[in-house]
Amino acid sequence: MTRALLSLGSNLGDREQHLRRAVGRLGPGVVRRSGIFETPPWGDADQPSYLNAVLIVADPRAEPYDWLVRARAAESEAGRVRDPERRFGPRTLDVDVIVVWDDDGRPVLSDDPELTLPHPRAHLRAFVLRPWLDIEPAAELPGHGPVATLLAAPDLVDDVAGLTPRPDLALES
Ligand SMILES: Nc1ncnc2c1ncn2[C@@H]1O[C@H](COP(=O)(O)OP(=O)(O)OP(=O)(O)O)[C@@H](O)[C@H]1O
Ligand SMILES: Nc1nc2c(c(=O)[nH]1)N=C(CO)CN2
Repeated sequence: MTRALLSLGSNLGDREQHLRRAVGRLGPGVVRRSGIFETPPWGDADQPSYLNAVLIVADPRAEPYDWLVRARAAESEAGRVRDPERRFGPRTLDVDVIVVWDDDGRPVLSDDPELTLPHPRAHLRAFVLRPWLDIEPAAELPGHGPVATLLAAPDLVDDVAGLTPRPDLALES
């Protein structure tokens, strides 16, 4: 049994639809979903703004790598094309595996480049931390501490202020 936090992002095409389809694909595994946020592009400024959200997923049969396989399948279904020239460039759908917890609730740690856990850039990303805090106010990012503390740090203050909740949009249809 594993539980995982997945982050969803889209900034090309019908962004809301891409996020919703990804949720639909994960089906009964989705145990909690955040609201949707409009977020300025991070890491590569010259692209449209994103819609971002996070999901808590759980599956008695899923190993940590299964979440990566499912994330990639959702990206492929959304027609994701990788541009090797632009690491943080625009995309129909990005699904990142942020944290995986084992049966006993312990975080899985991995330095495998195929699946690094926790996600190595999660602590820098208000677009991941803010929706996570909304659904788990006591959340802790393994190795980095409470999400509320990370979001209040000077490095992230501007990014947090740049996020706009989109209550007019929803992950469920
Ligand atoms: N925790 C993780 N979640 C998703 N992909 C990961 C993770 N750790 C390593 N990877 C690897 O990263 C590679 C690049 O993934 P991807 O193209 O989605 O990166 P990106 O979205 O551009 O950047 P970022 O991972 O910073 O969001 C994938 O082939 C995947 O195997
Ligand atoms: N706001 C925002 N910026 C990003 C996002 C994302 O999901 N949201 N994903 C990226 C891929 O690594 C790069 N930049």
